[in-house]
Amino acid sequence: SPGRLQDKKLKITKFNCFAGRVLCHLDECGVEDINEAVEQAKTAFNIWGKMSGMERARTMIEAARIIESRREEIAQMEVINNGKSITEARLDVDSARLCIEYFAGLASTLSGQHVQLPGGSFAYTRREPLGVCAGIGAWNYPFQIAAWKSAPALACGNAMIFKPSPVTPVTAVLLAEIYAQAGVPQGLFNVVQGGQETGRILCQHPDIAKVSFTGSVPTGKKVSLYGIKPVTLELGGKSPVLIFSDCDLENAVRGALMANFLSQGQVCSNGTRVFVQKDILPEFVKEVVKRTKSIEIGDPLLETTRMGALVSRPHLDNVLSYVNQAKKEGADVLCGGEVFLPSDPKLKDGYYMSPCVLGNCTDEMTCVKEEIFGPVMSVLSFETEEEALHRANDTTLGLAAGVFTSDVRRAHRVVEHLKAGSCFINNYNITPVEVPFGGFKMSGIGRENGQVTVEYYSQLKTVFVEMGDVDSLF
Ligand SMILES: NC(=O)c1ccc[n+]([C@@H]2O[C@H](COP(=O)([O-])OP(=O)(O)OC[C@H]3O[C@@H](n4cnc5c(N)ncnc54)[C@H](O)[C@@H]3O)[C@@H](O)[C@H]2O)c1
Ligand SMILES: O=CCc1c[nH]c2ccc(O)cc12
Repeated sequence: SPGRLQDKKLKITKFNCFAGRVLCHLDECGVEDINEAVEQAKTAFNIWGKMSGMERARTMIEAARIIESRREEIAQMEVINNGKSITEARLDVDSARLCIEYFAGLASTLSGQHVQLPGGSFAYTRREPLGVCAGIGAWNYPFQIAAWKSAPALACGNAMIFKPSPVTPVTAVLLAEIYAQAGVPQGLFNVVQGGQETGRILCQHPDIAKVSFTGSVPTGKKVSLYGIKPVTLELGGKSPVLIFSDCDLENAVRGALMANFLSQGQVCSNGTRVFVQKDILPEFVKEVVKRTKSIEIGDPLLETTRMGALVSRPHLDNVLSYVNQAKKEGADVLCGGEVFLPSDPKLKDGYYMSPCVLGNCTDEMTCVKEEIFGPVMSVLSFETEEEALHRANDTTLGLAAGVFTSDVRRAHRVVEHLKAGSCFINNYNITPVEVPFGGFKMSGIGRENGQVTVEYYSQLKTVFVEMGDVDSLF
């Protein structure tokens, strides 16, 4: 209500990433707003959770249809929200829609098991929803993350309160609008705005049954300590790509670019440690640098643009400081790594930088150890498979990894030894919604997408049915 909004002290200022101007102001949600959202979600859950999977699927398919019909509008909004190119934003909207369609398809398959016991007695299991779930999003895939979390949650019969990153607060609201238009009960999917305090209040609310979090490792650690409730954690990475001399070099170069420069390099699964076998290193570097230099940077709303703006000024400054640090530690800046000024004067205050390839990197360098989350590829050289595997796994993170080779036996052998949740052979950074995505080690707990996600958004109830008499010991 307007009265309550006036009482708010904390405000979020949202900037347009590609022009650097203030886009809007938002009030941070506090305890009262979250209590209200939880109450609404509980009421909605009482209706939605009792519906059959087929009934839920019908509404979700309608939401997917609306997304498709509003694809361009959502994509354009995402460009303004996040700074990524319109081409990529459209793919994000498609991924969100596909995810909702996929989990709508699974909704009617949720089932339990029947177990025969002695004397005609039996037990059965019921897969039940958890209740009201919290979704907390990062800023790199704002609309897509909201869909990747809400689709399995809703398919399993839950309600969800979603908090987008305050850096990209806009498009999750469109998703809420779309679910409402599709006919979900009021408050089944609600959005609360705010930063870490709002996130904490939401996660710690006693009526929040589960938290699904996407973000950094430090925040993920805090979220895991909020209470005894199930958590899904989709955290950061520092993923390796192993390029063997027997690979198709053209594909390996394409893969390395996909592994580093999607979404201005702000992708959790990015393969930022590119290990190249020594004998093909000069050829690989030459080609990768040539292609990187030709990436079209600038107005993300133009069809020809391949790299838009980073998400914020502080983040851009942080990424640039990593490049400077790399130089100090002895890496060669083979291209990019500088502020980029688009020719259009309207864009002069946007957060652009030229994509960067760092050569002559070693395992001890900061750029090789820490997640930069920007368009910075570190190239390292290796000699043997054993050595490459050892160095690739020498990290506390384990989100993704890639291998480029034409030797099928090597490919599977290497993948077997890579300690990462998502491994790619001769490709990188594809995320079909039918397959699970998530990390090993400190990169996370649980999975998003694929059938297994049903287990993270439901609970199993076992029911024992006695057909005889109680066999009492007393
Ligand atoms: N594994 C994945 O699927 C995946 C996907 C995207 C991004 N990421 C990771 O996310 C990071 C970048 O995103 P970011 O900068 O938005 O991360 P972040 O951890 O700073 O913030 C993520 C979300 O958590 C909220 N938050 C902050 N403090 C909180 C608290 N104490 N309690 C509850 N919520 C809190 C933020 O407001 C935001 O919505 C990178 O490390 C990246 O690798 C991972
Ligand atoms: O960061 C979010 C999940 C993700 C990881 N890698 C990719 C690649 C392409 C996407 O659309 C999303 C993601």
